[in-house]
Amino acid sequence: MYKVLTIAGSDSGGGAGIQADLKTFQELDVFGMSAITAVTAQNTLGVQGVYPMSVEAVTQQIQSIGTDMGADAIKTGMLFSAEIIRAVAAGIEQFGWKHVVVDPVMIAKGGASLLQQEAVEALKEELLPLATVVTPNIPEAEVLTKMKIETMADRQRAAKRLHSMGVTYVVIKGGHDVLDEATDLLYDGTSFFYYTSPKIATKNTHGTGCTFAAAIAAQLAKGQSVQEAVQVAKAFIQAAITDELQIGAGHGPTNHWAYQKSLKQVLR
Ligand SMILES: Nc1ncnc2c1ncn2[C@@H]1O[C@H](COP(=O)(O)OP(=O)(O)OP(=O)(O)O)[C@@H](O)[C@H]1O
Ligand SMILES: Cc1ncc(CO)c(N)n1
Repeated sequence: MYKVLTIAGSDSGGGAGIQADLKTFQELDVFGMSAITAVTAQNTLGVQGVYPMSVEAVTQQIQSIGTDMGADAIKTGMLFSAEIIRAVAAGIEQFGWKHVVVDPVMIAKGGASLLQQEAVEALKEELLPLATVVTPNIPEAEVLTKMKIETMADRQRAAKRLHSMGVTYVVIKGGHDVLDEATDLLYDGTSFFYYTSPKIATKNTHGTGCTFAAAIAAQLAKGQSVQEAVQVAKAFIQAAITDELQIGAGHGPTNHWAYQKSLKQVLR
């Protein structure tokens, strides 16, 4: 049984954060574990409250997993503060964890901050050098690289800059493109790979980034290459957005069952 640990925030609404990660792990047949960095009161309308955990609580959760169960891959999401980032980086180093997917969560879709501004440097200096894959959306890539990203050439330059910060693979996600296609760009230090799908016109995209990064971590745990893992993650999120659930009055969650359902339909 392959095991994956998510280190992220809890989303009471169940569509993003820890909840999205564990649902994705379950659907991709890996054993999910969690270390919670913050509890958010959140629904499809926005974030009503953010309650960070103490550094001790985060460290202890990581110790509990590392000293007994182990992990074949790690996914990080909302980390909130520089001190939590340092505790997470220390845990990853202590246990020598490989296959580390860092989703550099900064701002929720409604605009609420999930990472303190002064924590950006800690993320770059302490965590990115330990990352196998980093998965920023375009606004996050802009903050990390301090450059404006408008064209695909800008995105390639940003990917190179992120790679030079010590990350092995960079994926810049294209969900924020104002285009009829969503293209995710992967850079491995030498070549660029493009993962393109039709853009779905829907407001139900809460947690797409978490789900996508969790799927990459699950596939890496099973031994897939990063290229293969991103391909599965892209198919997983495309199915989850397409096969819409209608939950809540605002930006609803995606459908974590949809990918498995689509595979079963193909087999039938
Ligand atoms: N409307 C859409 N149609 C198709 N694919 C989408 C759409 N929106 C996002 N995606 C895909 O979902 C994944 C996540 O991308 P996105 O840029 O939305 O991440 P994000 O902004 O970090 O998400 P969030 O902050 O809500 O968790 C990518 O693979 C992207 O291509
Ligand atoms: C807890 C949490 N993590 C990440 C995101 C980004 O989607 C969110 N909205 N909430």
